Amino acid sequence: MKVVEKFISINGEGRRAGELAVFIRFKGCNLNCSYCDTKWANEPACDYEELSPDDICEYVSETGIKNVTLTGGEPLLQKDIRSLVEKLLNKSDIRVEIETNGAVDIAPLANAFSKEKLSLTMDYKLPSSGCEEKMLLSNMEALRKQDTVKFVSGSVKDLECAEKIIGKFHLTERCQVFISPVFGSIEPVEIVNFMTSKRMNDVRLQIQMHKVIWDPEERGV
Ligand SMILES: C[S@@+](CC[C@H](N)C(=O)[O-])C[C@H]1O[C@@H](n2cnc3c(N)ncnc32)[C@H](O)[C@@H]1O
Ligand SMILES: Nc1nc2[nH]cc(C(=O)O)c2c(=O)[nH]1
Ligand code: SF4
Ligand SMILES: [Mg+2]
Repeated sequence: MKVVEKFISINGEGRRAGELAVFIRFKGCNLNCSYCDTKWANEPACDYEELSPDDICEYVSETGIKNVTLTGGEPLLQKDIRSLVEKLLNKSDIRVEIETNGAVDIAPLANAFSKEKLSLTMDYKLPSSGCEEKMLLSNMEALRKQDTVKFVSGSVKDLECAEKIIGKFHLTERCQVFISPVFGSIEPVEIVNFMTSKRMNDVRLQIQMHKVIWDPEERGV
């Protein structure tokens, strides 16, 4: 598996935001979002370590951290991802979260690992990302209670689109729903005002905590 960085931090996003987590970031992506904060990991020339699922499990065990976040790049493009998840979940105290872009089929993983110990955080890419047409809508049917759909929004047009999608797929009844600003592009208060005006119950605003704690450009945090 092509790993571009691995580190311990607090999770700055997702259901376990604020908790310690160990991060494994994989190389390469099938999308090219306008705002992507990890474009460097998607460059063909980006350096990486070739690690097997066993190597990654050993690293995770050595850290003593219980939450594992698999991200990228697009982690679901790694051909051994299922084997890695299986090996991690075999460890009794490990919880795995996968950040995925909404353009890769999540059903094989969601169906194989129904236990609460695997949660998927799936983006729905909004118009300002430039990638909305790549969204695989069949993924909406595969979501489970422990999963999250995240709308990274950079404009009011994005927010309007998010609201439509949340309603169309009844997302607040299926899973967790988060709205997060494209960092630095929209004031969080605009999102709050939009949520208030539309009475968006059961939707949560989330700001990437690691970009507030550290320099937003810093890697490995
Ligand atoms: C870098 S991506 C990697 C995982 C996967 N490719 C995806 O897009 O979900 C991890 C998360 O960071 C979010 N993200 C990337 N750039 C961002 C930015 N500039 N502001 C806010 N969130 C951003 C993505 O939308 C995604 O939810
Ligand atoms: N601290 C921290 N938390 C994160 N949660 C999701 C991340 C990601 O890049 O997917 C991330 C990240 O890059 N850093
Ligand atoms: S899908 Fe994720 S990694 Fe790929 S370009 Fe978009 S934000 Fe970046
Ligand atoms: Mg990140």
